[in-house]
Amino acid sequence: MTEANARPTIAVLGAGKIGEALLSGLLHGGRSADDLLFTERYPERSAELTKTYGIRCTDVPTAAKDADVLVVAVKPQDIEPLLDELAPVVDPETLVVSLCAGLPTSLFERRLPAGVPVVRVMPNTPMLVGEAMSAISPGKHARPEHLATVEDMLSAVGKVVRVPESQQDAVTALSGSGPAYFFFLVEAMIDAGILLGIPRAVAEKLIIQSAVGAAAMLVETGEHPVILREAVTSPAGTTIMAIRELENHGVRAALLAAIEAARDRSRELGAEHEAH
Ligand SMILES: NC(=O)C1=CN([C@@H]2O[C@H](COP(=O)(O)OP(=O)(O)OC[C@H]3O[C@@H](n4cnc5c(N)ncnc54)[C@H](O)[C@@H]3O)[C@@H](O)[C@H]2O)C=CC1
Ligand SMILES: O=C(O)[C@@H]1CCC=N1
Repeated sequence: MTEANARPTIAVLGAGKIGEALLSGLLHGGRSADDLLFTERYPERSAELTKTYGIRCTDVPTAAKDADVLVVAVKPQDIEPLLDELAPVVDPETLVVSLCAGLPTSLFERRLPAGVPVVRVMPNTPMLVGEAMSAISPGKHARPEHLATVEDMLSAVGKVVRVPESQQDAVTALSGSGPAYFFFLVEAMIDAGILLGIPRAVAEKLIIQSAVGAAAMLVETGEHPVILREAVTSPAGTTIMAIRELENHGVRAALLAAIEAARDRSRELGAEHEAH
């Protein structure tokens, strides 16, 4: 990173769903395509991304040489071959940012040159529309300026919080996977519309705008969700009949169990790499 170019060159290693969301979000946030790079194992995928965004696809050694920040965005199951490629070429001054669910910073520190700064991030896919929720944690060698660089990068694509790394598996289960739970709920509510005889297009409009409105109320009023729900729930009205069914079917308990299972899976993904 030069004085004149205070913004680091960022290389995304593995441009799948979340890698693309980051590249696209950074472009929308005002970064130049010239300051971004990516690597991708499938040539058709790289060609498509270069065509869409005008960003250069390269190989791992070139990314390691040209970029100030290397963002690892491959599946946790694909990390080992990437670390094998990266270890001989990465400069110990280069900031390595991992978006991988479950993988601890200690894995990168063990496999990459001594002293390399690593920051673990758990983002989510609303990054694609500038509404990501990302949680960041420093590894052993990450200094305040490294966290600031990551915060600056991610605040272009959404909100950022700092958490201790010990909380990252729980964060992964909450906000990393979180959008999927909301999509699941929306999908089920649209099905309910179909059950009640509402045309699909109308049901989609009703439910999606209700989701947008509810999210906006949470953000803009800052009220506790219980207060907002109570305001919808009239005595002997319609909403309380629905709430009774949700409680009867154990929806609250199901969410607690589901999120705990996701947290456990994140832990397992990390443990699978402990032997390496
Ligand atoms: N999808 C999501 O909602 C979120 C995903 N993550 C994490 O982000 C990471 C990526 O997830 P997705 O984007 O969903 O997966 P994905 O499978 O869509 O993307 C991974 C990409 O990496 C490429 N790749 C794999 N090995 C490579 C290598 N050695 N060199 C170059 N390219 C390589 C694959 O071809 C693929 O395009 C995972 O570790 C996941 O845990 C984190 C938060 C949310
Ligand atoms: O399902 C997964 O493993 C990834 C991590 C968080 C969201 N998607």
